[in-house]
Parts: sequence; C-alpha cells; structure tokens
Amino acid sequence: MSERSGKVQTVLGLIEPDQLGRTMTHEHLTMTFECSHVPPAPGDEGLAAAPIEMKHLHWLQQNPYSHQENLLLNQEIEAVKEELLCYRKAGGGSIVENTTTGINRNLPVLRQLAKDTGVHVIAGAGYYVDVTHSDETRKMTVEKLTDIIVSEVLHGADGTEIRCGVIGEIGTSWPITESEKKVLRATAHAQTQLGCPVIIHPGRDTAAPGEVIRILQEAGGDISKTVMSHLDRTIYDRQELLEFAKMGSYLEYDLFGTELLNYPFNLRVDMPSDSQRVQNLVFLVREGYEDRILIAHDIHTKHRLTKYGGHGYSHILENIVPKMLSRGITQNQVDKILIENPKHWLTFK
Ligand SMILES: CC(=O)NCCS(=O)(=O)O
Repeated sequence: MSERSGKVQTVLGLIEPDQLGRTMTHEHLTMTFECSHVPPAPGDEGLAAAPIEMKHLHWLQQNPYSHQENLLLNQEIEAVKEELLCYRKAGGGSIVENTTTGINRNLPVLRQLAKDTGVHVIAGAGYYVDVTHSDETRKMTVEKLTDIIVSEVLHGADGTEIRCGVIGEIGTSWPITESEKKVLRATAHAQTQLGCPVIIHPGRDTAAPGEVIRILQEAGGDISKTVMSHLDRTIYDRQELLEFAKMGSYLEYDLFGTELLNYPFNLRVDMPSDSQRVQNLVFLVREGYEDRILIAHDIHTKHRLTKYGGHGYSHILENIVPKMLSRGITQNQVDKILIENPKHWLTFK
C-alpha cells in the first residue's frame, strides 16, 4: 500500500475521491498543437494568417488546424482561468488535464490555475504521438521510459515537484509506430507498479483502439483502469463499438462541442454532431455500459474557448446534460458518467 492508495493525485496534492465532484476526464488548459498543423486550402492562406475575428469564425470552426495562432492554447491562461471559474459556477469540480510530453505540458501553470479557481486539476504523465518524440525519447529502452513515467507520478515532472495523477494521454498514430509501442509497454509497466489510471489517444482508424488494448494487455496493463479516448472520431459502427466495449476499457466521448464537416486528419470520418454523440451514449447505456462511459470536450485550440465564440469547458454541464436527460438517460446515470465513473477511474489502487 502506498500513500496514494485509495486517493486521487491532483497538482496540489492527494485528495479524497469524493472531493472530485463532476469531472471532465479529457481536457487541456495549456498546450500547443503545432504538431498537427494542416496547410490551408489554396486561396485560404490569408484567412489562415489573419487575427481571429468574428467574421472569420465559421471558417475557423471548419478549419481549426489550418490557423497557426489557433493552435497556441498556451497563450490564453487568463481566459482559461475565467472559464474555470465559470465551470465551477456551473457545478464542475475537477478536470483531467491530459497534456503530455510533446505538446508543451506546463505544470506550474496548471498548479496556479487550480489554486486560483478551486477546480481540482489532475495532470498527465508520459508521451504524446510519435511525431513529437525527441531523438532521445526514441532511443530509450522500455525500462528507461517506465522509470521516467513512474518518476513523473511519484516525484514530479519537467524539473518540478508537481506530480501527475494519470498516465496519458499516451499518443498513438495509425499504424502504431515502434517508438509508440515502447511507450505503451512502459505505460503498462508503470501502471503495474503504481496502480494508477491510464488514458490513451488512439490513431485515427477503427482498428486502432483494439490494437492499443492488446499491446497494453500483453505488457500486463490493467485495462479496467484504462480510458480509450476520442471514440467519437474512431469507431462509428455500432457493432464494432460493442466488440471494442467488450475489451473492458472505459469508453470516452470527449469531443463534445466539435461540429466539423471535414475532419482533416481522416477525410473518411464523418465527425458526429453533439446530438449523435448523445445517441451513442444512449446506445451504450442501453447495452449495459453505463459504468464504463466518460465524457469531455478535449479543448485543445483557442477557438473553442468562449472568448473566441466557442462552447467553453461548461458546455457539457449546461447543454449536454439536459439533452442526455431528454433522451432517456436518467439523472442517476448522468451522475455515474460525470461523478462515479471518473472517481473510480482516478482512484489509485
Ligand atoms: C489534443 C488531442 O490529441 N486532441 C485530439 C484531436 S483528434 O482530432 O481527435 O485526434
């Protein structure tokens, strides 16, 4: 038994699981996303370089990754602080901040935001997708990667004493690269040592989530304490979703608020609307998975902040919960999805 057993580890220290309250299990408060820049379509170069303005908002919402400045969420700390205060007023208690090495994790900023707003913030250990791995990371053995991840949880990360409370989001591409496979094995080994929660960013292919789970399983990972993120844009066929659900991970719909006609990272994907996301939740609840569902917005660009006309961190609490209730999900089931499931996932064994 470690001092973490039965507790949740936030950037301000250990707390009792019951202190979490309503929890968004996949958000970013400060990060950069330049690794995913998409060149603008011919003729759109001017829009892509223009300052963010009301008259360009629709273009920005449809082309969020083609506007360099939009990818710099780390420039919006004051706006994020205001949003977190609104999140608390709307009934929010906690946020899992999944920024890992490669997309500019900033633990001192997370700690300050937690202090200034009273929102519990749980930070992420480990590495984002292969394109962000440094040469040094690529050369590391699984043992070395395991030691680093364990240390980020036990002692603190990025030269600070601020400790991470989850491993992830661990980034994977499709196909999964050799460097990413090493990080996945290290994640499973670190989870075995720590009894901690894990969260995965799968590659953009229907087969990706299952393949990640198999790699984690083979390395001894605890799948019942692992979240598969971004199912919105990854598994759309209901039968395939049920097949994946049987593998036993948490099932996360975390792109609430994103309504995008052409998903530039995989043009075969029809990004669901929020109404369709709720339909998927209803389906999973009816199939008996209410104990495995988690939801969030995964805010990772400026345009999704209310400052820029976006939906902000309170969208689920203010707009999606009433929609869930109107579609037959009970209040008890909503509370499971927003309070009980995050609590069980985030509590160290
Ligand atoms: C920060 C992050 O990885 N967000 C996911 C974006 S994606 O389009 O769903 O891959």
